[in-house]
Amino acid sequence: MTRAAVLGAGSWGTTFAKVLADAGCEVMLHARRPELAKSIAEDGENREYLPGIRLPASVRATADAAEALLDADVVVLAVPSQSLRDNLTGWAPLLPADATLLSLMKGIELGTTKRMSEVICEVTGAGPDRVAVLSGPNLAREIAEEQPAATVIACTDTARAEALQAACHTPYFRPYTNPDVIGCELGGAVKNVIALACGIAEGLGFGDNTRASLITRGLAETARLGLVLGGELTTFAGLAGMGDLVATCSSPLSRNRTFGEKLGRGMTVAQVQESTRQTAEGVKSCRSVLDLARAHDVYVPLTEAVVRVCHEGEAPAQMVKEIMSREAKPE
Ligand SMILES: NC(=O)C1=CN([C@@H]2O[C@H](COP(=O)(O)OP(=O)(O)OC[C@H]3O[C@@H](n4cnc5c(N)ncnc54)[C@H](O)[C@@H]3O)[C@@H](O)[C@H]2O)C=CC1
Ligand SMILES: O=C(CO)COP(=O)(O)O
Repeated sequence: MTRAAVLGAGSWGTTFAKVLADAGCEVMLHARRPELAKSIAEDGENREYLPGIRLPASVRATADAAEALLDADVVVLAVPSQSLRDNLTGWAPLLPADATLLSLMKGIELGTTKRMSEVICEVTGAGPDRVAVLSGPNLAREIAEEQPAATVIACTDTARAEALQAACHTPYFRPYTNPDVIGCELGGAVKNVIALACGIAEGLGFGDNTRASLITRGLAETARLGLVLGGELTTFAGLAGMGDLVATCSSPLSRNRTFGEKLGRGMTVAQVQESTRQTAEGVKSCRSVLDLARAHDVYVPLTEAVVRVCHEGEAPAQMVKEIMSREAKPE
């Protein structure tokens, strides 16, 4: 039986712990706060992040990282992207030597512009073949309710990807393998930025044409950057590209889209941040995605626009004017 440690007991970490358990794994879920670990262990539910969802008995919870990681075959990382390096530095000495390290995170590190798998390799010293990424149209609440969805597991080592695929395949969760780690991570990080733009449009009162235009041009922007970085075009047309982009940009469950919608309705970034404790990765990653694009001379006008609204005080209505009045060009 596969033994998995899930580090991060937020909405996605907790949901994925349930998926692994439903697929037959023995799971240790690690929460930072002892009181949260205790309440998950006692109630069989994460009332803070996933209220109303019963967790299988094979999910156990602890605030002790050493206990969570003991004899783990698979270590799942599910903390906010910008906190990964610090968290992982503490966990690295406790990692079992050959465990597969699986990232659920969708962000690019500020300052270094590194993808999460790159941060994992750097901090742990693991080779890239030991590190995998899971990404796709996977809004946590829907998966926790066992609504059918597909996803992608990307790893350069096919045998590890297939082992992970078997470890999380359930009647409601269908993983596909893909060797393109770069494309999957880029797709996941950039779609959060585009979802912010879609939310802003929604908040300004715009409808389906606007959203479809942003999704389509957002995908063009993602693929332009992803190809330069070494991703595959087919990945951007797949679940971790278009699939995730469509789900996140369309769903009121998305924290990034909701964040953007509040901005579009007139709230400031600080006000929106105060109104939620959940992670909207795109707010930070829009800057690192832009830095990455500039370093590779790639044109990313929607990301630029989101950075202006989130970090330079531009009004959402002005952002729309600027996007629409750019020089006309072929598609
Ligand atoms: N929620 C979703 O539907 C999905 C989320 N993801 C990705 O999974 C990653 C984790 O997201 P969620 O579980 O949704 O986030 P969340 O905001 O629900 O939970 C984050 C968890 O990380 C912990 N944490 C550890 N160190 C932290 C720090 N320094 N600052 C703040 N929190 C810290 C928190 O205590 C909390 O348990 C993100 O990269 C997100 O983009 C990916 C797919 C679906
Ligand atoms: O990544 C997600 C769905 O695939 C979740 O999106 P949000 O972080 O915007 O909620």
